[in-house]
Amino acid sequence: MYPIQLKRLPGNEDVALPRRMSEAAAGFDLHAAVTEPLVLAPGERALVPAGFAMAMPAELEAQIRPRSGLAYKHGITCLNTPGTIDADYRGEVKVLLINLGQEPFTIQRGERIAQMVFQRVPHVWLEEVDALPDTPRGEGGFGHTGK
Ligand SMILES: O=c1ccn([C@H]2C[C@H](O)[C@@H](COP(=O)(O)OP(=O)(O)OP(=O)(O)O)O2)c(=O)[nH]1
Ligand SMILES: [Mg+2]
Repeated sequence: MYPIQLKRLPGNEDVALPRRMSEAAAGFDLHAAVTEPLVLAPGERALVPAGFAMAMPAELEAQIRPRSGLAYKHGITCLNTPGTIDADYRGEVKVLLINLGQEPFTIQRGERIAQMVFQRVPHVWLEEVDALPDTPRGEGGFGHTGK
């Protein structure tokens, strides 16, 4: 169990904070904090504010992922999916949406535009070496096992 602190940013009292739409949902839906409806033309992208900032334990990250319904029905997805929210980021959480559909799509204030999933990030460190341990695969990759 990890505590996550959310801070609603000024002027967004009417925009819901992230919330799960079912008890065991992996993602917390994010709501658009646009001040007026935002029209995304086909092929257009926009950085959409979510109206809050947050703090989480250093061993976590949050991933911003598309909602499948918006992707399926309207071609709306996250350009940088999964977006990465670093544990030490204190700015407003934003969602980089792109319209891959063929029709303009209007994002209304308060609409659910993406979802946020928390993950544990293993504590690692990188070290430079002269030789790597051998493996049966070796340098094989990019389909070397066949179709
Ligand atoms: O979908 C996203 C992706 C990122 N961020 C915020 C939180 C994250 O901690 C910060 C930096 O993101 P990232 O490391 O992906 O971008 P960068 O281009 O490497 O920027 P920076 O140099 O600030 O790390 O931007 C968002 O609000 N939404
Ligand atoms: Mg970065």
